[in-house]
Amino acid sequence: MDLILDNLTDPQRAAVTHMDGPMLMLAGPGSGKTRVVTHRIAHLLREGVPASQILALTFTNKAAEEMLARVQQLAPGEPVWMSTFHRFCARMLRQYSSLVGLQENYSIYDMADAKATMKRAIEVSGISLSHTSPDQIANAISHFKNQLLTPESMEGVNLPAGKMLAAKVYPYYQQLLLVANAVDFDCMLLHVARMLRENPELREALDSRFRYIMVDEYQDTNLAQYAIVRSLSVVHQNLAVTGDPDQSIYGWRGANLNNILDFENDYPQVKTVRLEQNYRSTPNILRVADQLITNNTRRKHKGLYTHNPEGAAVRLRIYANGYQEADDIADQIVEQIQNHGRSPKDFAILCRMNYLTRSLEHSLRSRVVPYTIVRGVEFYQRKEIKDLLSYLQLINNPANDAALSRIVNTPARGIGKTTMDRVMLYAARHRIPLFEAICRCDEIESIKPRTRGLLKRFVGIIDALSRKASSSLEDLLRFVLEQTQYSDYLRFSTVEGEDNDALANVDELVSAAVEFDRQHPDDGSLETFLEQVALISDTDAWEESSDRVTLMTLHAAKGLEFPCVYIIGVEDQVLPHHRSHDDPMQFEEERRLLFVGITRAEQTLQLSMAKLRSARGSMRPAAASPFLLELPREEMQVIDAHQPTQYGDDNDFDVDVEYPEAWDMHADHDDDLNQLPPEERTPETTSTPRTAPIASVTTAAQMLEQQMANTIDPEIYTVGMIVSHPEYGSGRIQSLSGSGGKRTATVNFFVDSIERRFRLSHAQLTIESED
Ligand SMILES: Nc1ncnc2c1ncn2[C@@H]1O[C@H](COP(=O)(O)OP(=O)(O)OP(=O)(O)O)[C@@H](O)[C@H]1O
Ligand SMILES: [Mg+2]
Repeated sequence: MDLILDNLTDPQRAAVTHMDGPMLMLAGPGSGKTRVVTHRIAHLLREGVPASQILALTFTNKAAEEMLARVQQLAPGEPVWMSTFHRFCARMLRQYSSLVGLQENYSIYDMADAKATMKRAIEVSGISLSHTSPDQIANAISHFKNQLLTPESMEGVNLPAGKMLAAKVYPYYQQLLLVANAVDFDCMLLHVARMLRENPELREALDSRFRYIMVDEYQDTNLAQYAIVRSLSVVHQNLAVTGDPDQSIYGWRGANLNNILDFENDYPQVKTVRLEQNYRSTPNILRVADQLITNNTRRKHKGLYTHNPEGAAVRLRIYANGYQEADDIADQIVEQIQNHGRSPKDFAILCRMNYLTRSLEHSLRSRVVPYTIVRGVEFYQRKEIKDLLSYLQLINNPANDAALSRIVNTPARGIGKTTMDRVMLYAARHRIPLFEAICRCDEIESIKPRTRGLLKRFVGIIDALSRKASSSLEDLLRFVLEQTQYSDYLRFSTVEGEDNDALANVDELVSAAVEFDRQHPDDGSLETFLEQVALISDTDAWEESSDRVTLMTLHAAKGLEFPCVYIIGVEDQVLPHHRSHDDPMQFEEERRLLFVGITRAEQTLQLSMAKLRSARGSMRPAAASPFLLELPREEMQVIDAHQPTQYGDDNDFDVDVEYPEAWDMHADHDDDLNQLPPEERTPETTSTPRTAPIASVTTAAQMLEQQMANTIDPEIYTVGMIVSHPEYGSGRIQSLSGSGGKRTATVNFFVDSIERRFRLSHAQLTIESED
């Protein structure tokens, strides 16, 4: 048995065994692109290509780790260099830092650091913010960088007014980064791309070193990434890229779809491989995905078929509110685990934005279902974690101004804003980092002698910490905690009982340090740890091995697959995101995002929306996502799920809703519905009376009214009666309990012989026969 070449389709095998020359693998989700890349690396190794000549670039560190492990299984030996673009660039910059004016111990600024630096740059540049905002300027500068434009290359270029201001701030921002010996995410790519362009010998050497390059998820590369890959494949054009234009979801970060669409023009010798067989999903799921994505205009059609069994219909559920959505999904998961042999890890709950998972956390927790929220980045953004990391940053790179500004007076040391303004002025005048300015505080006349004493004491602390820099990470972190008395600071600065999480988070950081030491017994340096933390992505926090339900954003789910997928909050303004409405390109990207979500599912898929969603502390009406109207509803199971969960009638959905004043027929979603073509507004006739097509979404008020009118008097039901339910079909009433609004029936359904309980005043049960 040949592990590398068996179990591949012919086109997959052709791609795996392709050795020299450019190759483009253009194929839909679940067709084995990532698998082919892995097998191809193993094949190259087996054919005698040294591991050191192979470079594989992936989109997340997690993907890189997984592929590496798989290659090791297929072809054990020296590991191949597999990493994300950013991590690759981070290493290149460490090695060749001087070529771009950095020192080896440079820091990587995260979004918060970059934002603080941008604020300073705007101040220094003296521009007026009356027609723009710091965020707009930051976005424009990010765009310049992704287009490989440097401040120098922009001199004298005519720009539209909106970009003009950003172009004025750009050189100041870059100067501040340089003085701080730091880069932001965009800079990393820009520096490496420029370094390769401006140093032909280095470019040639690296081109020969990385003779075989592979890029997975190529559809999400931006111009800078494209330039890097091209520069490394001039002489040795053994560049293999894989991608799916329909899964391009990083346009907002400058990803350029043309990179994949133009690959064939860039490399005329290219071998193009198309994979059309999907191994992941049921035909049901694929049809829903395909019908959705055909609504995008900027795309090439791709055929995708599967030999997988048909499976269950894709469900579309409309819930009364987000709590009901959360409870019902949690109940479904419990039911599947208890009665159908599923494990928690088989389930993923995906959403457009993180806040949507809050009620789900609650519902899962109350049912004791283990879950994990994949939110790697967020952890490192918490105040206490950022503070502690800032100490580590400063130890590693004393020029790191963002870190210094954060902790110079945290915990409080009497170094106030006025003092720091004076330090900043001095630093700017001399073009030196803030720490150096503080060390030279005797020269800053405007600072009083007493305050100079406080500043010197701070320098003393940092010096003491720096002397420990080469200890294990755990020891260093514990030393920081001890020297700064940070835990006491947290204890005293939080209101009792309000945020005990902070101390637990500190413990979690210590655990991360212990784990890092364990994983890097020989090569663990502070620098490596900081780099790892800076470049973490949400997906990296996901542990495949742990048996938990996964909650994550659609973006983070890219490349992954799960037997059962729930996509929640498929509502207008959420997915598509409200900011994408006026821009057709962004709107199509939102559709691709839903496409990515749908195609993560292997066996079952449920899309859901809630008619009421709690946002910023109040309940608001939500409307169906326009994408739901594009799905093949005739072959989906559409359920208006305004009913109790199957477990226990005390699981009440009767939340106290504060109806907004304008709550009436003119609520937002109603307007939306009126804009639909008439045929979309006509309810479809289906076999089950209460099954509502999505286009008939009504206001909650209307819905409640309907419910009152349609519900059969709960007292009519009797034991033994055959009833029908839109989802479970027919069943027999086993027992009845309670009275009035709380009257509950236990029904045994014929389809699976499972008993389910319903509160009759809400239930969607119709009477089939009375015996
Ligand atoms: N020839 C094959 N035989 C058996 N299983 C396969 C085969 N090809 C792919 N698979 C399986 O199908 C699933 C999808 O493959 P993979 O993740 O490589 O697809 P992909 O094209 O990279 O998808 P995406 O576009 O979502 O990243 C995986 O579980 C993979 O192991
Ligand atoms: Mg893949």
